[in-house]
Amino acid sequence: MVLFQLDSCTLATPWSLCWLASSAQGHGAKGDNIYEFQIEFLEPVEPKPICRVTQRQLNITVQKKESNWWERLTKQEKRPLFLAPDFDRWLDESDAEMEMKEKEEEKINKVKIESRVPKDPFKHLKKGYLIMYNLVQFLGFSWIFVNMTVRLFILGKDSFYDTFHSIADMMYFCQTLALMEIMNSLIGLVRSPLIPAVVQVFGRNFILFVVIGSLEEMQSKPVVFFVFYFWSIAELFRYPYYMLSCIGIEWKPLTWLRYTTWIPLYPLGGLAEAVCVVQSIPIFSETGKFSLGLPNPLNVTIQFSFLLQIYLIALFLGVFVNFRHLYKQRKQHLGPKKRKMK
Ligand SMILES: CCCCCCCCCCCCC[C@@H](O)CC(=O)SCCNC(=O)CCNC(=O)[C@H](O)C(C)(C)COP(=O)(O)OP(=O)(O)OC[C@H]1O[C@@H](n2cnc3c(N)ncnc32)[C@H](O)[C@@H]1OP(=O)(O)O
Repeated sequence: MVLFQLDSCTLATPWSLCWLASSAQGHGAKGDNIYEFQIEFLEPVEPKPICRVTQRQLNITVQKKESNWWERLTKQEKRPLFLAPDFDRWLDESDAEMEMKEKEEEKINKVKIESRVPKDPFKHLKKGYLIMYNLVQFLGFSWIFVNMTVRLFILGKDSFYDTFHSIADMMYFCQTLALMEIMNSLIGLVRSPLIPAVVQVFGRNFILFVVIGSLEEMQSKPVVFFVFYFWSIAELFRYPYYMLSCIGIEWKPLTWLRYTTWIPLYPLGGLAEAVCVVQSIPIFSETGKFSLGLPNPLNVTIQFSFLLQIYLIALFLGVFVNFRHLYKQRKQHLGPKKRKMK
C-alpha cells in the first residue's frame, strides 16, 4: 500500500497546457520520500485537474480541451514505464459510439412514452392525499403501538385486560379510515388489487366492530391485546414505506421490513382473530345478539353464533388469499430483479 500526502498537483508550463506535473510526499517503494511524475499529453488539456486523495490512492482527473479521439495519451510515442491503462474504465471509439447511441435511443423512447401517456392534471393532488393518508395512519398505529408497549412494561400482564378501553378509540379511527384503501384500489389510485384490500379491511373491521366492539364481555379478554398488537406492528412499516414510495424514495431496510414482517405476523394475527371469534361464540349464543328470527311457519332463527362458525372458515380462506398475495408482492419487491433483454 502506498500512502501519499499530496503536496501539489498542477498543470505546468504556461506556454503549453499539455503538461501534468505532480509531486507528493508519502510512504511508497522508496520509503518516506517525495514522489514526482510528469506527463506531456498528446494534445492540450484543461488547466485545472481534479485531485482526490483516498486512503488507498491518489486520483487525478484531467479533462481534454477538445473532446476528440487521441491516437495515444502522451506526446512521446513510447508509453512511459510507470503508465498502465485501467481496463475496467477503458473505452475505445466503438464502445463510446455504442454508449452514445444507447443513451440517445433511451431518450427518444422516454419522450415517446411520455407523449403517449396523457398528463394527469390531478397528479399532485392525488399524491398529496396519499401522503397525508399514509402519514395519519402511521401516526395512529404508532400511537397504538407505543401506548400498548409502554403499558405492557409498566403494568405487565395486567395491561392485557384493559387494552380495549385505552386503545379502542384510536383503533376505531384508524380502521374506519382504512376503508379508504378499498376506495383507493377501486378508483385505481394505487396499484393494490381489490380483493386482498377488501378481505383485509372487512376482515379486521368485522372483528373490531362486531366481535369485540359489540360485546362488553369480549372487551376485557387478553386476546384483544394480541389482535391489536399484531395489527399495529405491521402498519409501523407499511405506511412509512408507502409514504416514501409516494415521493419516489426507496429505503431498502424499510422495503425489506414491509415485505417480511407479515410472514410471522399474518398467521399470528389470523390466529388471534380466530381465537377472538371462538371466544365470542358462546356469548353470542347465550345473549342471542344479532340472531335473526325469520318470519316463517317453522319459526326458524338463524343464530349469529352459527354464522360465526362459517366465518371461521372464511377467515382461514382470507388469511390464505392474502398470504399468497403478500408472497407475490414480496417476490416482486425483494426477489431477484429480471434483467432487461436487449
Ligand atoms: C366482503 C366480504 C369480506 C369477507 C372477509 C372474510 C374473511 C377475512 C379474513 C381476513 C383475515 C385478515 C387477517 C389480518 O387481519 C391479520 C393481520 O393483519 S395481522 C398483521 C399483519 N398484517 C399485515 O402485514 C398485512 C398488512 N396489510 C397489507 O399488506 C394490505 O392491506 C394488503 C391488502 C394485504 C396488501 O397490500 P397491497 O395489495 O396494497 O400490496 P402492496 O403494499 O405491495 O401495494 C401494491 C402497490 O400499491 C401501492 N400502494 C398501496 N397502498 C398504497 C398507499 N396507501 N399509498 C401509496 N401507495 C400505495 C404500493 O406502493 C405498491 O406499489 P408498487 O407495486 O409500485 O410498489
